Amino acid sequence: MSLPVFSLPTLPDAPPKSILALQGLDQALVEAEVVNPSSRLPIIPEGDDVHTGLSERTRKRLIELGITQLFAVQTALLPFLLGSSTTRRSLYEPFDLLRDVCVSAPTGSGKTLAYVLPIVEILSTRIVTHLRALIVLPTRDLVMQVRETLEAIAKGRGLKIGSATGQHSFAHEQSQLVADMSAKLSGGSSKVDILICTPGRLIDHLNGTPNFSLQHLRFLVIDEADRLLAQSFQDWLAQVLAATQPSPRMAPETTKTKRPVSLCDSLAPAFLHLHGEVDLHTDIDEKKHASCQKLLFSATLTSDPGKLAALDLRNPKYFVVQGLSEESEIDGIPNIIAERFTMPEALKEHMIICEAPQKPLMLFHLVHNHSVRNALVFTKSSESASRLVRLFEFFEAAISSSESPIVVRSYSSDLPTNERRTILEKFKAQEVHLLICSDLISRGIDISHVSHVVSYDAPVDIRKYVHRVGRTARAGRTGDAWTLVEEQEAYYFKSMLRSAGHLERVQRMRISEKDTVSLLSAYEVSTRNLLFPRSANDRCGTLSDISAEPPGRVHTVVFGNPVNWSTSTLAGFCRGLTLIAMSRIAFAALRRCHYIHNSHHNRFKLVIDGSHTLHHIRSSFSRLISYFKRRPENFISSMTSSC
Ligand SMILES: Nc1ncnc2c1ncn2[C@@H]1O[C@H](COP(=O)(O)OP(=O)(O)OP(=O)(O)O)[C@@H](O)[C@H]1O
Repeated sequence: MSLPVFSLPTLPDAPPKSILALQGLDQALVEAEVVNPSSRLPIIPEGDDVHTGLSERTRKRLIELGITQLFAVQTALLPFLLGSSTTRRSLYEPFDLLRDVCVSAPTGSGKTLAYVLPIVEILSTRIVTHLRALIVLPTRDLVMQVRETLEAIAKGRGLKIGSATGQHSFAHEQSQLVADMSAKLSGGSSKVDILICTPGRLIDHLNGTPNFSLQHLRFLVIDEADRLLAQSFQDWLAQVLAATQPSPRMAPETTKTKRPVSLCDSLAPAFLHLHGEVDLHTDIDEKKHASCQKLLFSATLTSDPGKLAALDLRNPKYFVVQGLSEESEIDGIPNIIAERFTMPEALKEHMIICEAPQKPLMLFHLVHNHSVRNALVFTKSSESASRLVRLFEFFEAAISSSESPIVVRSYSSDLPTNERRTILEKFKAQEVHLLICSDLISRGIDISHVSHVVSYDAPVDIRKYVHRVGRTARAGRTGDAWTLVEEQEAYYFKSMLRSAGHLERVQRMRISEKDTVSLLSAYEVSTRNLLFPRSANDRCGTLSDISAEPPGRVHTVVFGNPVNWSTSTLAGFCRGLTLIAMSRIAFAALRRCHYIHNSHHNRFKLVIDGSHTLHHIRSSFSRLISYFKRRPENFISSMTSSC
């Protein structure tokens, strides 16, 4: 009798990527409602409108403001938040739990109105003023912008709007937000119905302003949610969420001593039980919940379950505005889960790959040969923004152009708020043509006429890229985004775009030497002026000029992108350091580089950009040393390096 034969064990097939990607994710995210970006709903000025849920008054106001149709995100969100059922529109809903909402929609797609309209519509029915809507934003500038939108929509509705950003003194803000700070009022005492604020100042008021209470909140809006969730300042989110929920530690001392709560002290329904005497218990009592509905918005909403868990979302509903084409799902994984973000449809994206020293020239080329105006130019820091502005001003002064000069200003957190506001006003009035800025305004800022965005320093993560380029092509307009990518960054930048499924949309533009030749001499003059603004006798030349200099002089050749030279590099330059940093392409560049002759110090200096690997630096060093050994007349000095 033969033995039974069993088939060999086999490994089960690995689950497909799409199944693996969904593991551990919130089911609500997987079941997100996908909204087509081209869907629109007309606003009917008169009569009933069952589709949008907006009252006639609000619709008329929208039409006065020139808004005649709702954008995609609004067409999805307004019916959901306003709906026809009265529970959705009530100010308190302690029994029927309201669903929280998360929205991912492209930049400039109208997310602000998507939450401003329901807030105004629902809160307009209120009789007593309580703090019922809290809108948290990451920067002061955004707070001011959202306040303007809210004021425009809520005009004539009697709603009181406040903001807290730290721009005014704490005492002043307290007096604007709270009516009575003298006695302890368990229900709080608010002068405003809606508060727009930054998280830091919000925490200051929660901890330091008597009678500032979040118990009556009907809406908690977190705009630019992914950015704010990444901000752990004083654990702000946990503190805010705790303040919206009743907890035994909020019960006043008076409950223990049986002193009745003052009648004028109006408590939110979910907080009544903390004050035994005013809560009448019956056998059919249902547990009361806080009525606060959380609304989260971003163009780059996170799908990270850990971060979302911190929000303690109540039966959340996700809305994702993205195209329905096959592009919307790669490898069968929905875009939001793969963190592939939808871009505005009318945005054209380009990249220019160049050597670091060429970047200023490329920017001048874009401005002078591609008519880049009304542009935001992003740099990696405020320091490089202000240096680039100076270089630009020298360049504009040096270039003999028939056109009127281009006005450039820097915009960064270094400037006081009032100055920032003035600069922004001038930019909006097109008195300033180019705003060179740090990432301070890369998120949320809405300036309709921005037609170009230039990332002078390439962004290091895809979220930053999405928000920067999203400052143009807003509200259905067209726009162009340019990214200047240094050669050594190109691989990383392209892989970043590739993994976001976005590389094909970014076109590479090649710029040859002859494209920029007409700008070279003005560029050299501007570079020299940036380094030696006080010396009138400075001059620029090429390396071959050095050998024509009499021997015995100390020569240093300047090479690199002067905008990126740190203050210490420049200080070293003035002290006479010979070689400050190296580039992996130093030797190749040396043949083409321009040196700067400082007649005051009578020196030439060689300054080469850092940020390269030690291996490259060493190999460049040895090539340079052997070069100078062969041509000692070209370089007579000790070599000093910061590496
Ligand atoms: N229904 C509409 N009709 C016409 N314009 C609109 C409409 N909704 C919004 N807008 C305009 O579109 C512009 C962009 O809106 P908004 O600032 O809300 O975009 P966003 O989605 O919040 O962008 P970001 O993600 O960059 O913050 C604003 O100028 C706004 O006034």
